[in-house]
Amino acid sequence: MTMPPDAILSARDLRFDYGNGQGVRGVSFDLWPGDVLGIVGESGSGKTTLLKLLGGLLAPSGGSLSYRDASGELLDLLALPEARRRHLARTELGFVHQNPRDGLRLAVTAGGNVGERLMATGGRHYGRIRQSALDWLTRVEIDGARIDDRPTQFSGGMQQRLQIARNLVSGPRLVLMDEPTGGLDVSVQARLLDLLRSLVADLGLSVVIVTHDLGVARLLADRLMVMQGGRVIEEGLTDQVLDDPREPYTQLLVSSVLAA
Ligand SMILES: Nc1ncnc2c1ncn2[C@@H]1O[C@H](COP(=O)(O)OP(=O)(O)OP(=O)(O)O)[C@@H](O)[C@H]1O
Repeated sequence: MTMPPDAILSARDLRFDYGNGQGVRGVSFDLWPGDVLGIVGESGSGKTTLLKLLGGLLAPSGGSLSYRDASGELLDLLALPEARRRHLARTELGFVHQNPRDGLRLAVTAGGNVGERLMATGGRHYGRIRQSALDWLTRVEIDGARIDDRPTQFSGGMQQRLQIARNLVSGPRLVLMDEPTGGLDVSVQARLLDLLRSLVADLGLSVVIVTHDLGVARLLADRLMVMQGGRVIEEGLTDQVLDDPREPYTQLLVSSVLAA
């Protein structure tokens, strides 16, 4: 396992095949503390599959994935015992799904959705958990008076903000996001994007964000990886990739000729 001493996450030759030749065909990268890495590419290029491999939602068929935890220990994520992996997922990692319903418990109140993660990480004091949930609802611009409402009573934008609060309440170091602003109205997207940008900066999060929206990529990501057919074909600083793309495919993507 090779990993630069200051990286938080390192992927080497990560692969996955759905059995039909499609998937991820050897992706390598390093992620640094506070680094926001955007993954862009046309539909079907393997973005979501790669994110699922990083988040442990799919098991890679090859390659390696290393993570440096809060104590500085180097972990081989693909060989981690299941209990340790689940603990890590609850304490240090976050996963924001495109559809908030995939990342929320719909039968549980808003406060419960946020507080649950604190209980899972050892919180026992009901008053303190409820107060933290309230603080986080406010932080993601949800009226505290809605704490006992269920997510199904929320708009799509509110559900997405609730999912973000649920992910961030326990203080993760690495957050994976799959099209977090997808499927929302343009004005709602803009507000969410602003919120995400300030949270990521304030908390110094390391983020891998999949998006087909190059505007989102430009606003949030420091660096971009461009995927095509399961491979990374171009990478670099966001402005450099979007303003001066090297590969013809990226040039088409940027000029919106490809359906991203
Ligand atoms: N469950 C599956 N079974 C078989 N093939 C799949 C499955 N899921 C995805 N694929 C294929 O794997 C490739 C990569 O899909 P993936 O969803 O990762 O792409 P994507 O870049 O995230 O696309 P989109 O932006 O449309 O979500 C595509 O060709 C897709 O058709």
